[in-house]
Amino acid sequence: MTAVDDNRYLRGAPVAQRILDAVREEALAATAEGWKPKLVSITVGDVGAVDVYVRNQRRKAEAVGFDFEERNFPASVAAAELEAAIHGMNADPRVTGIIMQRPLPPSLPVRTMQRAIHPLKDVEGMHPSSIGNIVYNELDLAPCTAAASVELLKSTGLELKGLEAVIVGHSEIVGKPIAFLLMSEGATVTVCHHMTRSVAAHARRADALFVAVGRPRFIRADMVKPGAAVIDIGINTERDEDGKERVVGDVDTESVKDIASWITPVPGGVGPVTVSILLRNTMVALRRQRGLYEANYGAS
Ligand SMILES: NC(=O)C1=CN([C@@H]2O[C@H](COP(=O)(O)OP(=O)(O)OC[C@H]3O[C@@H](n4cnc5c(N)ncnc54)[C@H](OP(=O)(O)O)[C@@H]3O)[C@@H](O)[C@H]2O)C=CC1
Ligand SMILES: Nc1nc(=O)c2c([nH]1)NC[C@@H]1CN(c3ccc(C(=O)N[C@@H](CCC(=O)O)C(=O)O)cc3)C=[N+]21
Repeated sequence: MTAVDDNRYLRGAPVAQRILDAVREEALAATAEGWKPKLVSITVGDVGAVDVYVRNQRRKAEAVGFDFEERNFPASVAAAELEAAIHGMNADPRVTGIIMQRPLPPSLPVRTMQRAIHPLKDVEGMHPSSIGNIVYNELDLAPCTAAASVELLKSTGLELKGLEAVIVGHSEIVGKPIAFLLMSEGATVTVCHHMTRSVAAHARRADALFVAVGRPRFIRADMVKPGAAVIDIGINTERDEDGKERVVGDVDTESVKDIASWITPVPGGVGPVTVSILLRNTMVALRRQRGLYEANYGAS
């Protein structure tokens, strides 16, 4: 069977489209009322790995009626200079949301830079004061990739309450927030990382397996429970035999798709949903900014 007609594939496109349709409707209404959403993407240096992400952000942002601006800084930019530029965007009323693409050059402290983005404009939900919200079960503006992964799991129709979920990878931006989102939904959550004694032993128990490690084919068929839902978050670039570059996830999709009941393809799985959640988060930020403005100055 081909990737297109195999119904084990849990494809991102329909989930992403549903989100984008709702965002577009809200964005058009807000624009008509003088509140056009604008997203600013910050990249530092020449980071090929984020090109696809930023390209898709622009394409989808424009498709739903947002303004989109790319700000690229040289890898040599000083922390104080980048911070000052972010403060300028914080103060600019035309800017609704700011996303700082990772990775940053090692010379820049990620957490300090992330903290420079005002929480009201933090559309990734990665400011230390934003990320706390998911601990308190406030889930409407959660880190995009984590929210996208959980959204895809929900689209299977599986009952999340009591579900055995295993996450491989515990980064601040992906694995940890997925764990909090799933706990909020009532799942029983196990988080694996490089010190875990046997990732395979945990993974085999999972009704839902989330993989965010950054290594092609890390999860093989013998690590998956029959009938499980496998959410492959990895985005890795590989060269095949004839030298062509291709994007692969962290799961050995070819073998795992015969065991799992659902598997997200890469590309075409989590990635497109991540982009649509980023735009949805921008609308949440806009609503909050507008609410604050109107509370202070009255409705416009
Ligand atoms: N689709 C999307 O929207 C996005 C996709 N990604 C992709 O997801 C993947 C992960 O990204 P990210 O979380 O940022 O990556 P990080 O490198 O920050 O995290 C990788 C995680 O994997 C763990 N790990 C590494 N080796 C092993 C091992 N042998 N056994 C168990 N765990 C291991 C690490 O654990 P430890 O820290 O203990 O070493 C770490 O927690 C990448 O492929 C990335 O490109 C990322 C962001 C968005
Ligand atoms: N602060 C920050 N947050 C991130 O979430 C973040 C980041 N930095 N840095 C880079 C990684 C990577 N990432 C992708 C998201 C979507 C696609 C995507 O849309 N992929 C499509 C297209 C793939 C293709 O066309 O080849 C797909 O998977 O189908 C790709 C990559 C987010 N990341």
